[in-house]
Amino acid sequence: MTTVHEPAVLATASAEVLSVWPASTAEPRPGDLTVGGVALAEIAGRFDTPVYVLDESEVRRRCQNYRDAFPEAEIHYAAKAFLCRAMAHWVEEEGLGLDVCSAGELELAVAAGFPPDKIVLHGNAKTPHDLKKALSYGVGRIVIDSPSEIARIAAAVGPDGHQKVMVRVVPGISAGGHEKIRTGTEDQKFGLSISDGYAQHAIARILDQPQLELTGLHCHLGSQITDVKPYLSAVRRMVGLMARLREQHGVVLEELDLGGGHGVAYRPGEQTMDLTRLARKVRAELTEACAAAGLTVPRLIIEPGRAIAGPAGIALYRVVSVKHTGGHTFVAVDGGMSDNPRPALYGVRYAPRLVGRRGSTTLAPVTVVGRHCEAGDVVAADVQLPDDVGAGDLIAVPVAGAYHLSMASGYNLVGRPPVAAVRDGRARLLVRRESLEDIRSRDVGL
Ligand SMILES: Cc1ncc(COP(=O)(O)O)c(C=O)c1O
Ligand SMILES: N[C@@H](CCCC[NH3+])C(=O)O
Repeated sequence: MTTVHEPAVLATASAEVLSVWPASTAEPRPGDLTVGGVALAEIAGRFDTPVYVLDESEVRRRCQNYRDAFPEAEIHYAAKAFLCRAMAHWVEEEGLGLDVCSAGELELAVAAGFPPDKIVLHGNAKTPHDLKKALSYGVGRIVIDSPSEIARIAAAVGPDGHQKVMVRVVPGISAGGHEKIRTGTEDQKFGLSISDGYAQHAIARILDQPQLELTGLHCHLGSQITDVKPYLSAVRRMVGLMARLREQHGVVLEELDLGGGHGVAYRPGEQTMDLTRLARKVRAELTEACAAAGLTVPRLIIEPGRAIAGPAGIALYRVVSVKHTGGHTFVAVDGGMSDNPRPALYGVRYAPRLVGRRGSTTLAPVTVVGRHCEAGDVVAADVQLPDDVGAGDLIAVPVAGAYHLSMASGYNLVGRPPVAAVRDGRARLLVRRESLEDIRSRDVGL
């Protein structure tokens, strides 16, 4: 194996290394990393591996950061990033609303006591069941994504009913960390385009439905965006459309939802969205564009998902084997693409760390791989780990709180990992491990 000789100080994590970990992360003894006051090795021992760890204080702190940066806005946590009842509870306590995109997300949130009027329903293909549940719970707003939804919602609401709606508009802006997660452009499935007039046409039809109250426009540019500029372009285009709607229909829309998409650093040194700057620039752009158009400034809504949940989560795996082959060293762990499909989907890179013991100060280039039956089942390609890493060791992957478990699959029937919350020196189970019995119990025929 090729080795890289590093100074002994690398046995403990530097501040730069820990910059992508929750703020509560500490290393009381070299290699013995704690989060929320709990040693990761203790969590692995208690809940077994793989296990996901969520730092409650980090989630709450991130919610508060949004409220501080955007005091004038409504902040809706995008549940698709990660949802469980505790998560719904925390974001609600921190004063956020919720963005859901299925009856499943909606029901879980409502079961956790989330007020339905603070929930927004999204989705490019809302099923009859999604809409039925949304209307029966009384969600705050439904974001219309396709013309056929207009009549469906109006009919379901009934002649005497009332539902607040928004329209998802395609602003024609390309932004996002990977082409598969760019949703502001014309060539993808979400929303209705301004440039071909479909958005304006849908809006005219909504205004004809007395049961539907159009509160505003929505756009979501994409995900893992670290640059402020695309949001400013979106503000200009959305305000431009609002001004045209006032001229054509005499309607003044009260709300502007700019979606989510704020990027985070997955590895030390990577760029992250500067929330304070984003808020300042968006506020200035919105004020200026509205003044130029003679419009009152609409209430701003934003929908962060990743930036709230991502950096608060850690995936904890145990090494099953270390193999040297074809000039590579593969460190194989007991999870992989069934709990984190992101490397396979978008080629993203992570910065895993050996935890639970003091590793060798000599680092070696390795690729951390999963246990699944695909060569693309990579957890972290081309990273440096202590050269004595071996079976039984614990590997922790930071920034694992968003779009890991929410996109987990049943591949190879390994069962989805549990989620443990840490806070003030204590760990508690939020979501239990999916057992073989869970899997077997769905298999009901022969
Ligand atoms: C409509 C909508 N809002 C908010 C989000 C949250 O995005 P992110 O997790 O990148 O903040 C998404 C997902 O990209 C989305 O589709
Ligand atoms: N799943 C993507 C983000 C998509 C956001 C949802 N619209 C990711 O892991 O980065």
